[in-house]
Formats: sequence, structure tokens, C-alpha cells
Amino acid sequence: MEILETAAALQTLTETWRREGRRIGFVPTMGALHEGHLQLVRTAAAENDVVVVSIFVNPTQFNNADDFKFYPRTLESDAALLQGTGATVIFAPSVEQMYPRPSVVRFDFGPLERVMEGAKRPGHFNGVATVVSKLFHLSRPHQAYFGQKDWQQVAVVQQLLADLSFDLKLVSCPTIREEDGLAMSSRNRRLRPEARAVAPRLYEALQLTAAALREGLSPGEAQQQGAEWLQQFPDIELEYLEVADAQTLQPAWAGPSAEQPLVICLAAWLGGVRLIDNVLVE
Ligand SMILES: Nc1ncnc2c1ncn2[C@@H]1O[C@H](COP(=O)(O)OP(=O)(O)OP(=O)(O)O)[C@@H](O)[C@H]1O
Ligand SMILES: CC(C)(CO)[C@@H](O)C(=O)[O-]
Ligand code: BAL
Repeated sequence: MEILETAAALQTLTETWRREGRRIGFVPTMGALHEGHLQLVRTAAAENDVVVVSIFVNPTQFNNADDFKFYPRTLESDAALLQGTGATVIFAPSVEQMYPRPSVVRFDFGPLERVMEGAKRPGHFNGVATVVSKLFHLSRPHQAYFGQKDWQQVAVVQQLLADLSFDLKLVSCPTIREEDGLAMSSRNRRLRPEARAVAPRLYEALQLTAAALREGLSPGEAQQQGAEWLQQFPDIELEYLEVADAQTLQPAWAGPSAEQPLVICLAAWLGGVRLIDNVLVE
């Protein structure tokens, strides 16, 4: 499995693949790979002829300098993990390759990014949309694979595809969890043991909130119950826990229905590490 480091090299390769009529799957990542990423790659390999996996810690989507600085970078072990998953090529560019000059185009996703991750991480989705657009142009995928752990990101990228008429399909894949329920995340490896021990409570809080909704509590009441339950864990500093329409991500006013599935999303700090998770309530 080759590692390409320049935009030109990837473009040449994907141009050839397109000419040969090969179906291209694409999995964008920021590296520090875990089983969640590997599942995306395996799915992409099963549904396409060739698979590009990008590994790039994208500076423009970080609004916190320390988060960017301490984001794990483990290219060598990532390449080893990808062996046998069906990845054809790794694209691991430098910042200069991706941003030969500072980008000035700005994306505004309206109400979609005025909530949750968009509200708490100003500029985050502009950075995601910028880099994802560039990566789509370079990898020329027929299908791109994203994880539902980043539910809002999937909604934003769907909007991006529609607004800019990208000719590719977004495939969103289920969240892969540790045995104790914690959503796999590259940032988990930065958790200190005390924080790691309490981290599964995040998923438990989401499940409790989902159960409250199913029992007939209003979204507001269920949300409050989930947030209050988390208060018993002093190592968890909740940033938000929100019950939202699963499509529009706007705050939900009624319980789940066939027409309006809901998503419960949260973000929390555990000893300096910020984690997110969500569950769908249909
Ligand atoms: N546990 C998971 N299950 C399924 N997909 C996942 C999981 N974790 C991440 N992904 C997906 O992998 C892709 C790359 O994500 P990324 O490299 O940011 O990993 P990450 O583990 O989410 O890291 P972090 O949350 O610490 O930034 C995204 O589409 C993301 O949604
Ligand atoms: C899609 C992505 C690779 C863009 O940098 C990133 O936001 C991520 O890892 O989810
Ligand atoms: N998985 C989302 C990337 C980020 O947190 O910046």
C-alpha cells in the first residue's frame, strides 16, 4: 500500500483510475486510526474497486490551538493498521500541500452550523467543508464514507454535496464502540485513567435520555434529565446535551415519530479532552 504525499501524485492516480472505469471509495480521516476508521475502510473496500484513505490533521477546522497541537499523529502505525483492510493508497499530505496559500473562501451552513459543534467550535465546519472539498477534488470518489459519531458533520457534508453539485454519494456508517459503550475516538488515547474510567457514562447518559423520550417525556425534560444525571460525575464537564431533529439538527419540540426521528448529541470535557457522541431515536 503506497503512501502519497503530494496532491499532484494523488490527482494523477485517481485520473488514471477514472479513465480505467474503476469505482473509487474515499475515507477521509485525521489519523490515529482505530477500529471505527478501519470499519469505514472495510465497507469502502467492499463497495468499490479501489480505496483512498486520507490522513491529514486539518488545521483550519481547529478552533483550539492546544487541541491541534496535541492531536495524536501516528502515521507509521496507521499504515500498519490499514494493511489487510482493503485500502489501496494512503494520502498523507503536508499542510503546505493542502494549503499552498491561505484559503479565503468561507462556507456558511446557516442554521445547520448555528447549533452544537458549529456553535461551540466557531469556524469548525468552514474548515471541514474546505478540506473535504479539496480532498474530494483530488481523490475523485464515487462514494465517500463518514462515521455517524460525527452526526452534524454528516449533515453538513450532505449540504455541501448538494450546494456544490459534487457528483458522489455520501455513505454514513454506524458508530463503533468499545465494549463498555464508549464511542471509539482518536482523542480517547489522550484520556488519563480516571477520565477513561468514567467516559462510558457519556453513552449511558445518551441512552437514559433516549429511554426518557420513549417513555413520553418531552425533549426538554429528557434533555434535562440526561444532563442532571451526568452531574454526579465530577470528572465530566458537560458542554451540551441536546435533543434535536435528526435531519435539520434544530432543537426538537416534540418526541420522536416516523416523520421526525430525533438525535441526542453531547459534547463533554474529561480532564482537558473533549469528546462527542450521539444516539438516534426513531
Ligand atoms: N467510533 C467511530 N465509529 C465510526 N466512525 C468513526 C468513529 N470515530 C470516528 N469515525 C469517523 O472516522 C472519520 C474520521 O474521523 P477522525 O479522524 O476525526 O476520528 P475520530 O476518532 O473522530 O477523532 P476525534 O473524534 O478524536 O477527532 C469521520 O468520518 C468520523 O466520523
Ligand atoms: C472529515 C475530516 C477528515 C476532515 O478533516 C474530519 O473532520 C474528521 O476526521 O471527521
Ligand atoms: N471527527 C471530527 C474532527 C474534529 O474533531 O475536528
